[in-house]
Amino acid sequence: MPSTNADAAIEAVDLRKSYGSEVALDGVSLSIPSGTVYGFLGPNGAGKTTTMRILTGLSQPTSGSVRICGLDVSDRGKLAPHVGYLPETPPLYDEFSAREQLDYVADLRDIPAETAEARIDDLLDRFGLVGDANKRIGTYSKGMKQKTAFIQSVLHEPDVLFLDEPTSGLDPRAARQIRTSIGDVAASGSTVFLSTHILPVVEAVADEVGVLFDGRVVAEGTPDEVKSRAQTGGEGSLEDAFLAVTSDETRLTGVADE
Ligand SMILES: Nc1ncnc2c1ncn2[C@@H]1O[C@H](COP(=O)(O)OP(=O)(O)OP(=O)(O)O)[C@@H](O)[C@H]1O
Repeated sequence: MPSTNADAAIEAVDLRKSYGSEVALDGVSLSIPSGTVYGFLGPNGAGKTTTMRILTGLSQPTSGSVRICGLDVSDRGKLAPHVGYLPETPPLYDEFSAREQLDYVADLRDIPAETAEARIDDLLDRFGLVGDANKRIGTYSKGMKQKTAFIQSVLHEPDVLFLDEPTSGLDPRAARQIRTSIGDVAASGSTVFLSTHILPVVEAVADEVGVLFDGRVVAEGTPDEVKSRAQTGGEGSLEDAFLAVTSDETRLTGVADE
């Protein structure tokens, strides 16, 4: 039984999730300290989204437990102020402008109007959206929508921010703005849980990496530790390490049991 750490920002113990006979998570335990940027990697179907939905309280595990900032994740009312979530398909209203969308979310989050206005102005400015902030989101490019959704997820300054593929499909400038903002969020002391297939993004921002394969964490540590443990020949990249620990051989030998 994995030990628990009450001080961790994210503490998950032996998460299991089955959909009928399909085992999506097969005993996932995580202990992520506050202030960490944690890169969560895994091939398609490994169980990343399932894990994130459980960690954010949107889905129930079949068994296992989750605490975020020491709070049981099932208490969604208490958890909400502490957590921000940018899902792969962000909830935005096409009929709203970015400003209306962000005002609406600030209101839902009970952020005082003056504070909200200052934060929204600052974030719109940082993401280069001021000139378009009063146009309908339905007319926005993918990058503009993603930046609006990112702002929406950090507006209440959450202690733990979950990001699902935040830079996917973005041009280099927009992707860099998001990457920089992830660093800013971490520098303010918050914890970032970042799921992505874009390994250079993880190498650029992550303090710790976890690799999920077939519903199990098969490698974990700093990017350098994961690279050296994967024994990719010394100078291997994170991509080499990823490929090494998510091969069918891993499934057979059970690297995570070491
Ligand atoms: N609602 C569901 N009903 C049935 N099976 C599901 C459901 N959601 C996920 N699964 C299955 O659980 C497994 C893990 O899926 P999940 O979406 O968590 O993977 P992922 O790592 O996020 O994949 P991707 O990188 O492709 O987004 C897959 O085999 C998937 O088919």
